[in-house]
Amino acid sequence: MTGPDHEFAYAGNISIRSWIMQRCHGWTVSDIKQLSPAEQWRFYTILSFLTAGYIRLDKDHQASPATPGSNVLPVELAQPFIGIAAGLGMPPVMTYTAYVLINYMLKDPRGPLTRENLQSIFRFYELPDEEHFRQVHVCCEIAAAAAIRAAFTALEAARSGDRAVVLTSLKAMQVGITEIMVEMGKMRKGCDPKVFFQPIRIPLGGWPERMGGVIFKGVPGMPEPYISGGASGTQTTTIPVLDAALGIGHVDGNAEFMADQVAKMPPAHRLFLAKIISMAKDGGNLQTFAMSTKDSHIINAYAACVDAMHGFRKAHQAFVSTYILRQMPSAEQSQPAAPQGTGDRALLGS
Ligand code: HEM
Repeated sequence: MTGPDHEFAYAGNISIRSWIMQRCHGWTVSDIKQLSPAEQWRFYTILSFLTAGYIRLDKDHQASPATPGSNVLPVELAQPFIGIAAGLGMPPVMTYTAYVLINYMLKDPRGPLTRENLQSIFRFYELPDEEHFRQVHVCCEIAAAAAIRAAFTALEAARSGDRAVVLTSLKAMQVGITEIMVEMGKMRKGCDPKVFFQPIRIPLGGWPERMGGVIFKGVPGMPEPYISGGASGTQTTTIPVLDAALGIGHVDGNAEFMADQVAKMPPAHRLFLAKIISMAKDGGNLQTFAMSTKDSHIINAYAACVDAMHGFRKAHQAFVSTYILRQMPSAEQSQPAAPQGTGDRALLGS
């Protein structure tokens, strides 16, 4: 693992262990509480990378072979990770939050929030593909901001019956959703599917059951092993917020998986999503409102948003095929139960 504001370079499990021992051994939960919130999130990100690297990668940055005992996190990593994660209300595993949402900085702090001015803070590899993969996600999040703002305004306007504002907000939502898709479409320009499949996605996979989960040494009360999927786009709040506002539901059978993904969002994002869901229930979602108006302009603007969301999902499904399913050894491709996403769910059902 490397990062511009870190003096150490990842050189295998041994150096990680000694690095963390020097700095974190003996840290207690009350030491962690002395940190400012920003420092706590930074520390959470560092530990997310260190623990994922420790368990999932060998010294050559390749997937670690699953040897007996290779899923045990030493106390020097386990205790601070559990302490910081619990304090922040986050799970002790690599999340989209740590990998994407809080893992970028501006090259020029006074410059704009644009791709050219973005740089990751931490990364597993010195691979431009990894940098590009993460930046495309960050740019999707940036693009989503306008759609989210418009969704909130539209829901408020629907509640007060302000048709004109609902109409302009729906149009803004559609532009925003299309923008997310445009950003996502840039993935192929800098992230080779082969490189994504191996090695980029390896340390993102968390502590899944099929790899025996992970044992947090020296942390009483933790399940042994602790099982959890890792970082996944399902942990973005943006798409679920837009779904909720538009009244787009999920297929049956996804509820448990989705609840787990929501638990991996930052607490403030969870609260915001819950607020949007409750606004959409109380005042009616935008579908209910659009239909109730019988106004063709509003209904068409609503339908354009749903089409844009459908377009996003179609384009996204093509990425899942190109970057995961087609990269699997052919024997695995023919086994429907085998392909898994980094969020630890069978892919063919997604
Ligand atoms: C190489 C590109 C990508 C691949 C291979 C990929 C892979 C996946 C996979 C396998 C899932 C299923 C859940 C899991 O098990 O993890 C998923 C879900 C999801 N991903 Fe991606 N993803 C990619 C890019 C993106 C981007 C750029 C976004 C934009 C924010 C995104 C947003 C989502 C969302 C919102 C879900 C939840 C499913 C849904 O709401 O339709 N993904 N992704």
